[in-house]
Amino acid sequence: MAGPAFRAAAVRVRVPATSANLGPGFDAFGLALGLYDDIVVRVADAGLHIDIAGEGADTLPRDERHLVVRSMRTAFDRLGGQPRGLEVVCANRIPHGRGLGSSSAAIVAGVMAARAVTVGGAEAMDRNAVLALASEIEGHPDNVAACVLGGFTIAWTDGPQGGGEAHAVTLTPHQDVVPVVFVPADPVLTEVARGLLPATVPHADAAANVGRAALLVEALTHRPELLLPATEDRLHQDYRTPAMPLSAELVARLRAEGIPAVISGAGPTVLALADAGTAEKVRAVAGPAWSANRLDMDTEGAAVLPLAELAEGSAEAGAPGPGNAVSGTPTGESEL
Ligand SMILES: Nc1ncnc2c1ncn2[C@@H]1O[C@H](COP(=O)(O)OP(=O)(O)O)[C@@H](O)[C@H]1O
Ligand SMILES: N[C@@H](CCOP(=O)(O)O)C(=O)O
Repeated sequence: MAGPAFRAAAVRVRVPATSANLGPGFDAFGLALGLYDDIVVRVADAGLHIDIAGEGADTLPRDERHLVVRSMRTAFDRLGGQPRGLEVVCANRIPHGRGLGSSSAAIVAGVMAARAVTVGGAEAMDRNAVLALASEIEGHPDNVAACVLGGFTIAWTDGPQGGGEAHAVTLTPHQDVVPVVFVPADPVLTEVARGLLPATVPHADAAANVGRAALLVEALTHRPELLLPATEDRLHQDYRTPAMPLSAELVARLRAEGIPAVISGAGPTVLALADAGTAEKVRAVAGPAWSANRLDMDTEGAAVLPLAELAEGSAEAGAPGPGNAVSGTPTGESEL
């Protein structure tokens, strides 16, 4: 049987950073943030060529091991076949191994791009299918859901043990919420942080998280004044403290001052859910050892954009600017 046809034109995909868990919603909650990776993909006659600017330019492989490419390959298989060659250009702004969903963004970018360059790809694979496939590759659906759908997402998987097909709903976060992130210079890989979690947890801790997670849905969408109690967690953050003691200390200090702060994803980034009135206090409480970066919330999720916008929104990967760069020592206009 003949494989699929491919578009000759290049496609550009933009994917947001995400903060998973948000305290009690382990492997379920995600929030999309206004910080983006861009990839441009073109089907070629032969070979694989990868260009990388920004995060990971010095470290990522430029061959079939590259996560965007691996994800594209999986998606092409599902869509009926591989193209003869590929050119991939990555402009990376989401820091790696910091708990801001860089791996999910890379996976979603790859799946979205494969779908966009395949004739009939969007019809063959709708957004729910993108979410399911990207979650399967990532292994947990929380970042992927927020990355695909934007906004504040609640994800779940089928099956008695979880591991089945992923689904999600997206809600609109309250407009007064101001995410502020503190990104440590050194990474902690998600795999390592997941390895610190126990196989079982006390029933009382699970019960406490159920109540807080339910409350967080109301707090993040309608009543941000409840965010402090709503972001309490007993399932993962304490267990991970040995891998990120300074982040844990900052979370405790911010919370003691009444600021809803959590470990972002598997860490070590700290996320504070401030508002216009407290954003400056957040910076002051954190002190000079930490750089505070205020980010917008993203409500669109992964998008296939016209190539023309690449030139217009052409902030160099890694260059500081609103929504354009966060690094171990963030600087620029997005800094508080
Ligand atoms: N844009 C990207 N392109 C290729 N690989 C990526 C990209 N972003 C992340 N990765 C891969 O994912 C790893 C980080 O994933 P992970 O430990 O889950 O941290 P994060 O919290 O940033 O998702 C990187 O070390 C790299 O191997
Ligand atoms: N629920 C996951 C979230 C991992 O997010 P990341 O941004 O650190 O990849 C976990 O807590 O392990």
